[in-house]
Amino acid sequence: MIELNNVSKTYGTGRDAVHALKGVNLAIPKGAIHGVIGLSGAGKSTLIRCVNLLERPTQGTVTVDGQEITRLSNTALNQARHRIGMIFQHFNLLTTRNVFDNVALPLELMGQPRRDIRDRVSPLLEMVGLSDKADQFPAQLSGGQKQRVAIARALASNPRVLLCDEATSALDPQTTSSILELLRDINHKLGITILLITHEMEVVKSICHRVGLISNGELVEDAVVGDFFTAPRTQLGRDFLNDFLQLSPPKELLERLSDNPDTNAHPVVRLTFSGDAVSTPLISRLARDCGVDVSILQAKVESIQERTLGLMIAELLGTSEQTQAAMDYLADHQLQVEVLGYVQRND
Ligand SMILES: Nc1ncnc2c1ncn2[C@@H]1O[C@H](COP(=O)(O)OP(=O)(O)OP(=O)(O)O)[C@@H](O)[C@H]1O
Repeated sequence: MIELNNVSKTYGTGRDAVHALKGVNLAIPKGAIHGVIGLSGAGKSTLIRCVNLLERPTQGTVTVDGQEITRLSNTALNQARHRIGMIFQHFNLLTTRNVFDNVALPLELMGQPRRDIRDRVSPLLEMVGLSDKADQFPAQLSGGQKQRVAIARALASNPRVLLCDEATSALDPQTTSSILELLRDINHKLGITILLITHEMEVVKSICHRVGLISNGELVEDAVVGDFFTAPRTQLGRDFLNDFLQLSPPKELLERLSDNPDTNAHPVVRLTFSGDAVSTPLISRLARDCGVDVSILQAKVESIQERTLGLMIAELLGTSEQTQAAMDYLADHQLQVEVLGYVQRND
C-alpha cells in the first residue's frame, strides 16, 4: 500500500546540506499499522512527509495505493492526496470554524454539494464520538477532542492511508490510550493502512503490527513488533527498549561498576529472554550446572502482542571461569546477555 524505494532527502546544499533521509526502503502492506520510531532529529517527520510529498524526496520513489506519486503532475498529486489523510501533533484545526465546519473543509475544497457534505460529516462525528460537539469551536475542546476532530477531518475524503505525525505526543497517557483505541478501530473497521511516527515505545506496543527504527536518516531496523521488543538488532533498539522498560542498574551500583574484568570482580549482566526461556528455571540451573550464584538486582516480565518478554539485571557470583561458563550457558539457551560492567568482590 505504501512503498518507499531508495528515498533520500537533503535539505539545503553544499556545506549547509542536511541529509535527513538516506536511501530508505520501506514496504507497508494494505491494512497494516506501521510505526516508525527514532530519536529527535532522526528523520521521522521528513519520512512521513515524503509519503504525501509535503516534502519532495531528493532521490527515490514513493508509491501509495499502486500509484507512484513522485511522478505525478501537481493536479494529479492533489487528487492522490485525497486518498492520504494526515493528522498532526498539534491538531492543525481552524480556530474560526466550528467542529462540523472543520471536518467539512476537505469536502468543500473538493467542491462537494452541501447536502452530501452533511451526509458525510455527521457519521464521521459519530464515529469519533463527537456528535454533540458539532457546533463548538476548537478553543472549547480538550486536546483529545481536538485530535478526534482532526481524525474525522482526515477521514472525510475517504482515504486509503492515514499518516499520523506524533499524533499523541501532546496528550496525557489516558487520552493517548483513547486516541490509539480509536485509530485501531478505524484500521479494523475501514481497513485503512496507518503509518505513524512516534518517539514513544508505548504507542508502538499498543497498536503497531510492525515498527521501523530510524537513526541519522537511515532505517536501521524494520521488524514485527514482537521481534523488535524481544530481540532488537541494534544498540539503539536496545536503548529504546531499556528506556521503555525502565530497567537499568540502581544508581549506587552504576557508580561502582568498572570495565575491568579482573579476577576479583563479578560481572553484572542484563538478561533478556523470551519464548520458552521465560518459563525455564534457568537461575537454579546456573547454580547447579555452573556453580554460579545469581543475585537478582531487578527483574520484569512484559506481555507484548502475545509474546512474553523477561528482563533481569543480575550479579553473577563465582570464579571468572564459572561466570563465563554461566554466560555461555545463557547464550546457548537463547538469552541475550549484555555485560554492563564489573563490581569488585566485597570479601
Ligand atoms: N526544512 C528543513 N530545513 C533544513 N533542515 C531540516 C528541515 N526539516 C528538518 N531538517 C533537519 O533534518 C533532520 C531530520 O529532521 P526531522 O524533523 O525529520 O526529524 P524528527 O525525527 O522528526 O525529529 P523530531 O522528533 O525532533 O521532530 C534534522 O537534522 C533537522 O534539523
